Amino acid sequence: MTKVELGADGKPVVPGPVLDAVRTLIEWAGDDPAREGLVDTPRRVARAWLEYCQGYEDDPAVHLSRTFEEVGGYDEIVLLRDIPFQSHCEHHMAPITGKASIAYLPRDRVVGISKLARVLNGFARRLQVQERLTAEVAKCIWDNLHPQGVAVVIDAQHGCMTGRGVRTPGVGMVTSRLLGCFLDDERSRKEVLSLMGY
Ligand SMILES: Nc1nc2c(ncn2[C@@H]2O[C@H](COP(=O)(O)OP(=O)(O)OP(=O)(O)O)[C@@H](O)[C@H]2O)c(=O)[nH]1
Ligand SMILES: [Zn+2]
Repeated sequence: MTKVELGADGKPVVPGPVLDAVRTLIEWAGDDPAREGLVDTPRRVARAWLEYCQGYEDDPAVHLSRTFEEVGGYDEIVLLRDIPFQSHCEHHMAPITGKASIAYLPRDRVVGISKLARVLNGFARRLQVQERLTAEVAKCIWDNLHPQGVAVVIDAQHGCMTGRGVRTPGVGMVTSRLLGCFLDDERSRKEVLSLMGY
């Protein structure tokens, strides 16, 4: 993403061509971008998209750089369950909303638990497909924590399937990526999926 300049109000300055693009879209959709209720909308939309896509500014691996080794001999699964998240699909730029469960089996160190949700957000706040989001979160934890296993399961609804197109509200898409012992060892896999509630 291009470097964002902040204005006197502390909010991002939106370049003219970006405002024009949103105005064009409003007009093309059938409304009048000059009417009172819509006149500030292009600026709001552009700033909203900066937030939705904040992940491009983030290197999620950085969140895993601080680890703790003193965990009283704890060597079982660590799981952060049902983390709510929002992303946007790269096909329609429509919202993807859902929950993710992220687990790992530590080898010799653990990470602050909030960092797993930060890694998820770093990848979710981009234009995504759910399969890639699932795989990227798992790989980031695997590459940076070097654990014995990683399991990521995402259950999400796609706005492009609920508000348009096939229009099937309530349908969840479930994706998973299992690495290390959760892939190779059936007992470990069953244990982690059962802790996640699957
Ligand atoms: N596998 C996968 N598909 C996705 C994801 N997000 C959206 N899609 C799908 O991307 C596909 C794009 O298909 P296209 O035929 O190119 O687009 P479209 O004409 O708008 O398709 P419809 O949604 O069926 O109306 C659709 O089937 C979407 O449901 C995702 O995260 N993973
Ligand atoms: Zn879509």
